[in-house]
Amino acid sequence: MISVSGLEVVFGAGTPLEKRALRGVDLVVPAGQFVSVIGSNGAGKSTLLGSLAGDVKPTRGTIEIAGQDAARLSGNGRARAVARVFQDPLAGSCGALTIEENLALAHARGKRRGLGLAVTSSRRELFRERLKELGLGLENRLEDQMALLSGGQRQAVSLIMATLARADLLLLDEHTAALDPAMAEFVMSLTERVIGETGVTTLMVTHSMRQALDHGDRTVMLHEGKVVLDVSGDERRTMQVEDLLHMFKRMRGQELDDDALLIG
Ligand SMILES: Nc1ncnc2c1ncn2[C@@H]1O[C@H](COP(=O)(O)OP(=O)(O)OP(=O)(O)O)[C@@H](O)[C@H]1O
Repeated sequence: MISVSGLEVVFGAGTPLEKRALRGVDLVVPAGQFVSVIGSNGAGKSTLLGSLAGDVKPTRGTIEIAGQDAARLSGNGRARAVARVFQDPLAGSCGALTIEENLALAHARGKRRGLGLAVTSSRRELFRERLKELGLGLENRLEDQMALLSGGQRQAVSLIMATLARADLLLLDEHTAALDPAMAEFVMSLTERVIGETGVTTLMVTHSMRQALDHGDRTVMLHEGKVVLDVSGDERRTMQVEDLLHMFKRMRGQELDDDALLIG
């Protein structure tokens, strides 16, 4: 379970550029739930993910990940607990290393040093198996440099990397936004598959309301650093993109002027 309570993040506190990015976010995500997170530009989505990943220090509030106070987790502990796939396909892996070296690093994430990059034959077999499931032929390219892969192939490998070592929380940060539509669809179906297989608790940020409703169990909308909408179950199943827009307007008493939200 993930529990976020009274989370506030203020950037540049006390300066003329002070920005209250999160203004008291409360969110409890039961183990295994897949939550899509939506919101207009600057709503605080990346700040929320950054706080969960440990990149952003909360100003106030608490975060618990699988029963542990996130503030007390060591760097290794946090790396073990939280896996992340970024929007930029180049961000989640190292282009200069081979595919199998990247997978070995991911496999060793959060473990003590020493086991790191060694690619034993049993590990190579595991990597080959996981890559084969992608259906992209990458199981025959273990020794190719990661930099040789296309953005979509790289994002698919990033997803495998994120789920090789068992994490308590998977963060997907607009991970299909930089891909062409066909590859985005492929990576999204792969996402569904790995989440289904591992049962990992997942938060997926997306700019697409369609994607937010079509995938996962629950949709949360952020606006100006607060949760303004939280739907699941039958209410969500029967919900259309237009309903989301309507609810957003009703709750905030204002028009949603971010066309990007309608994409997809
Ligand atoms: N490191 C930072 N320093 C100062 N302000 C920041 C920092 N990071 C984010 N902000 C500000 O905090 C607010 C929330 O930003 P955040 O990136 O979390 O929004 P977002 O919902 O992810 O937006 P987008 O969809 O545009 O990526 C914005 O006003 C942003 O400019």
